[in-house]
Amino acid sequence: MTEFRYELLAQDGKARLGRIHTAHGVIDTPTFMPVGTAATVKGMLPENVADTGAQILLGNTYHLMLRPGAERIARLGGLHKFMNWDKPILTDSGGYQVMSLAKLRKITEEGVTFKSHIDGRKFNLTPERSMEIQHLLGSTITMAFDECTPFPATEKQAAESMRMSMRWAKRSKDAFVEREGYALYGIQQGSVFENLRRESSEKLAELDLPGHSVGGLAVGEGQQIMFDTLDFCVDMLPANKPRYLMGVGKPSDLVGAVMRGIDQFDCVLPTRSGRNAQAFTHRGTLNLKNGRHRDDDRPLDDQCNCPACTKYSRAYLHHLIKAGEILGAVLLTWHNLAYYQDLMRGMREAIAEGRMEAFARDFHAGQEGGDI
Ligand SMILES: CNc1nc2cc(C(N)=O)ccc2[nH]1
Repeated sequence: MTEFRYELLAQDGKARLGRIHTAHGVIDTPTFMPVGTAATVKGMLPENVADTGAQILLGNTYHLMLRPGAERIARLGGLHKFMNWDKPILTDSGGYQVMSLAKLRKITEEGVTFKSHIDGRKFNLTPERSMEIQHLLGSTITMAFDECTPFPATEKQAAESMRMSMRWAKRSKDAFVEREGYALYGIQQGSVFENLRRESSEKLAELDLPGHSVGGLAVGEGQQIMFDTLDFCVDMLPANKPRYLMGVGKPSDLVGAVMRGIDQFDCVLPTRSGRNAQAFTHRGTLNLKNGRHRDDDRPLDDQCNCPACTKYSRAYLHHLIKAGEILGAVLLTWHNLAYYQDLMRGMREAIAEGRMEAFARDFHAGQEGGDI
């Protein structure tokens, strides 16, 4: 069996090239994790997600506990078998989505009670139940049960929220079933307050966990405040363990966060915007709904080798979108995932060669290049 471990392979400024070894395979970092909310990356066959270069997916505890249910997935062999993905899966704890999706939520020290946004059934989510659900799913990387502190928050509100999350982190660790090659990550909170981020990091250090995430960001604070917070909070986490920034982000977020020491990312943007006709390219983003594409026989992105870019024209993609054809959403999702993986691979190569600053400059120049 493989023990869970992080290898730091190279550093360029704060940017890190690394490798995470898990029971389900290796993850080259910095890495982007496509979101597979309801046991599927929407519109994609798992083999095609793997072909884009993705080495790990994110699964959502909240959605899967409501439908089809964690016990049912366990009876059917676990989430990897259920969705035909044999590489690593990181599952979130459910806490964030309960707050953003569920109805009639009630938070106490014990945990959260809520009603399903699907059928109104009542549920209870505690650190212990979240660990049980993620274990039933067979998650490679389990996230501690926490509260994502809303933004903005006063220092007092952020302190109270963070301290509850740190108590829940201890309960999560106590309930987590240790398995070789599997890991529990702690989540740093503290909003934008340096002292609270430090207190959170010190509390997490006592638990000696194999990885950590920076929580409480990408919650409406904007890119500059996110970067300003990362400037001090990432270094508070152990350098010999992976650092995951939750819910991030658009391409320029990824470049800026890698340069501040982040190793793992997840975001619905490439898949959700692909279904909404938005394409990320090396020369900026464009929306295929726009009529200017109707006669354009150029490829979407001449630096991309995904099927959308090598087999079809912008005019065809525009036609599919205007006609509401499923293939339009499939091809743009496929492209956006391929673009995100190309971006991560480019950053890994740049860090390995000590040219991350130049990579970032070229990235921004390309994005503002115009005439896409
Ligand atoms: C999309 N933004 C985002 N921020 C997040 C924060 C957390 C968190 N646990 O603090 C989890 C998921 C998140 N997604």
